[in-house]
Amino acid sequence: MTPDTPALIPISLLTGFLGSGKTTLLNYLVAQPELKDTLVIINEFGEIGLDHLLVAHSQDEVVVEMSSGCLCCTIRGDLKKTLKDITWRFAEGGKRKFNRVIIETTGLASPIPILHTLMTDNFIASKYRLDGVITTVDAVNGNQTLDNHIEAVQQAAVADRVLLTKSDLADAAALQDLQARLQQINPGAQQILSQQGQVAPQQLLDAGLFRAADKTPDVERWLSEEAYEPPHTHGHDHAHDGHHHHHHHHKHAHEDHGHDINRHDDHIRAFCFSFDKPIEPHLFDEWLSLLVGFKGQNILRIKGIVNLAGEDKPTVIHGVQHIFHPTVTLPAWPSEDRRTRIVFITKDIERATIERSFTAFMQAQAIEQSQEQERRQAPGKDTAW
Ligand SMILES: Nc1nc2c(ncn2[C@@H]2O[C@H](COP(=O)(O)OP(=O)(O)OP(=O)(O)O)[C@@H](O)[C@H]2O)c(=O)[nH]1
Repeated sequence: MTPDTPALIPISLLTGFLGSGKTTLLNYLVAQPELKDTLVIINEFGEIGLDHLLVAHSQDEVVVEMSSGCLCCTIRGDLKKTLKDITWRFAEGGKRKFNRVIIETTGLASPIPILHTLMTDNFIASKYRLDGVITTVDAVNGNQTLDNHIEAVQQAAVADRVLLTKSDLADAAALQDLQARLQQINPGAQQILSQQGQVAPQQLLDAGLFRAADKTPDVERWLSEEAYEPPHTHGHDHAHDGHHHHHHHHKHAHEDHGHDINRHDDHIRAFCFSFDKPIEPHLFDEWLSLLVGFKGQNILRIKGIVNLAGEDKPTVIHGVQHIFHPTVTLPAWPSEDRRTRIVFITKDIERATIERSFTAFMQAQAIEQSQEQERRQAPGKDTAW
């Protein structure tokens, strides 16, 4: 079984700044029939866990709170222990009583250390898989929070779904601006408006590679490639379809914030690459290790489907900073399109930088291949060396 096998228990990570509406959302969600077998883990910061009391009222037996710690190592140790304990604490007659987990993180911290733990811990990987990251953004205060807190920008950048809360209180124009801004930070994340936490659970869940219903991978939806700045390499005409919901707001947003040159998210870039030819596995590994080794801190997220030479199945990669989820090989290509496609969200790295490094490696591949061909055509020459 690959670590990302669909039989594993899906975990959704719920993050969002202080007061952005996470508890309100959870209170709504736990009352929905779709979530009756969901266990909610709350990582509460501060001495009084008012939040978990609120949730516990709706679903007494399915709530666990992680008592201690906001420091990232405490969280990671606690989280691992909690995810271990619940498999027997919430079992009856040897049968697990939940089939999905939502983890609410404290609003102050970056969710990245927790994501790393979820992606790489061996025990966790043997029982769970990361379904997706849900980030709540306050429709009223979101702009200001993004201005003042890099953590809020990170939360938005790692999201698979962005839930704009308190949309009942927000001014329409300000909300449009905020949506455009979030779209720039993270084009692939679907944005959902909500009031008092109300949202159809299926809009938030199953944001990962696998659909829950038939447990098949849904690469197109997971990658959301078409939402990104289109790849301008290799002559592929990327016709844009209806996914560009907020594109027309970009200009407007830039004008509005043009005076404020020090916004955290001005350092963020989101783009997509594609490459037509199969890539030699060792070169791909080397390229990725180098990139991540030098630039890991500034790579907020990488997702991709890769056509490796000699493999008839696609390989899926998924990383946050320098940490990668174990590679997954899919049973088949999802469509006729067999290009390698990788989406990036970066901080202080321009697309051109990554493009250059990739091009250099691909040139190395072309040279290797032509040498190989020469050797085949004239084996005598080779042995002369
Ligand atoms: N009007 C309105 N108020 C909301 C909405 N969502 C949340 N609130 C209110 O906003 C406040 C903060 O919401 P919470 O759900 O506690 O936010 P949180 O993210 O859990 O906050 P922390 O636990 O402090 O990080 C509460 O007073 C909520 O009632 C909404 O959609 N509309």
